[in-house]
Amino acid sequence: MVLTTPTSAYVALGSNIGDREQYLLDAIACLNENEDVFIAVRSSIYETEPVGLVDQAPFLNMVIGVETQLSAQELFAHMVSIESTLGRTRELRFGPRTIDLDLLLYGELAQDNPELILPHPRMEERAFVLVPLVEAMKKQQKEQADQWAAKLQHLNRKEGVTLWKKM
Ligand SMILES: Nc1ncnc2c1ncn2[C@@H]1O[C@H](COP(=O)(O)OP(=O)(O)OP(=O)(O)O)[C@@H](O)[C@H]1O
Ligand SMILES: Nc1nc2c(c(=O)[nH]1)N=C(CO)CN2
Repeated sequence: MVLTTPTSAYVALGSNIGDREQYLLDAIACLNENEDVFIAVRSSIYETEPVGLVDQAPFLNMVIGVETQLSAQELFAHMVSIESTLGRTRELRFGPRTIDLDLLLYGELAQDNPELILPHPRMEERAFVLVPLVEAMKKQQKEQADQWAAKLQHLNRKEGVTLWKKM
């Protein structure tokens, strides 16, 4: 058996249809079902105004940190299969969804394969991603927290992101 050092990765979760909190919790439980994925940290849950396509219901968003032996591609494939298990359909880009899972960061990996771009190409513009990401990293006392907090400051648009449930 070959044991490799696990990689720290961060996943953003969002839901704006049905029992939004339950979708987030179910997605985390499904991620954890893979024996090569360990949930290291979870942010609080935030209620957020829709961005992009604004005429839709408010989202619940959160970020989790995982430690994983899976490759980035394998982790992403696991996430896509969880989205379809939980009834995610793709009628509308940026539109309503039961669950959306985005891979934000996978260690230090940077790649521009359109199927899986890392770091996530739109994360720096999204307070609904950066607020929970910084919270999760601070909980882990990760040095990277400052770097992402600075981007959030730069964004200067935290309104529309309110604490919904402290975790
Ligand atoms: N880091 C990433 N995380 C998630 N999807 C990614 C990533 N990089 C590229 N993609 C690709 O982005 C495409 C669109 O993803 P999705 O359907 O989730 O879009 P969306 O949620 O409507 O918008 P957004 O991608 O801005 O969150 C997918 O085909 C996916 O393969
Ligand atoms: N507040 C909020 N807005 C969004 C979200 C989301 O998760 N939260 N996801 C989108 C598509 O990725 C588009 N807009």
